[in-house]
Amino acid sequence: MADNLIAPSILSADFARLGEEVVNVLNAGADIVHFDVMDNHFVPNLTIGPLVCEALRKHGVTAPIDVHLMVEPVDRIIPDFAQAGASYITFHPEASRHIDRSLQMIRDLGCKSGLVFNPGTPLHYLEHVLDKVDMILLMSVNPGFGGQSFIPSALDKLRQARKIIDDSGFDIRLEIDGGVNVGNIREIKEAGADTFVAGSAIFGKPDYKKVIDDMRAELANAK
Ligand SMILES: O=C(CO)[C@@H](O)[C@H](O)COP(=O)(O)O
Ligand SMILES: [Fe+2]
Repeated sequence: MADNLIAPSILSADFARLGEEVVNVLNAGADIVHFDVMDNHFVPNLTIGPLVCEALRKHGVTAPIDVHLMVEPVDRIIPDFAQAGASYITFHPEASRHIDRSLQMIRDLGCKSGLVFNPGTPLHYLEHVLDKVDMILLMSVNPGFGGQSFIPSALDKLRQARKIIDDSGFDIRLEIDGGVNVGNIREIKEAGADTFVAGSAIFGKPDYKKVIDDMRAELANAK
């Protein structure tokens, strides 16, 4: 399986000092930047858009930016994020009328593509598009807010998604998002995840490096 990636969700960062926060968390050992985009329509919250992604690039951020779109529709905003420097662009299948077209659009624009599954959304959306997916993102909370508790049924879903990926032979990352912390990251890894989003668990503590180091120690002990 691919290397473990730790992806702090900047939703829990101090937005008044966002550039500094992103630099600090990367210097603390994070691998990629998880960028939550909410439209107050697909989810009941409103966050940040392509201008902020572009501003992070102008600020000197070179790490991959993992854009999690919680907007509907998705096709209109995908090119703007590609232009703004996104590395991954993932979206929820319910938010696109034509998921094959949206996935292809993301790749055609030079980004890595992904589908996101809410806790109640079945994995069957993957059936005919696995060859167009670089990332499967499983939500372990209902989307819209940071700081929620991990929903345990996500572990079984991770095992199912891991099997789908391994059986497919494609190179697809398996990301988990919601309620991830030092105390549960090991069993999440053991269920099949290789990319770990954590917002409040990292930005809610004063020492980002300690949290990330503790997470890596737990991952190293996973079976
Ligand atoms: O996409 C989302 C929420 O919709 C997430 O990326 C959260 O921002 C994760 O935050 P924590 O649960 O880790 O605090
Ligand atoms: Fe997210």
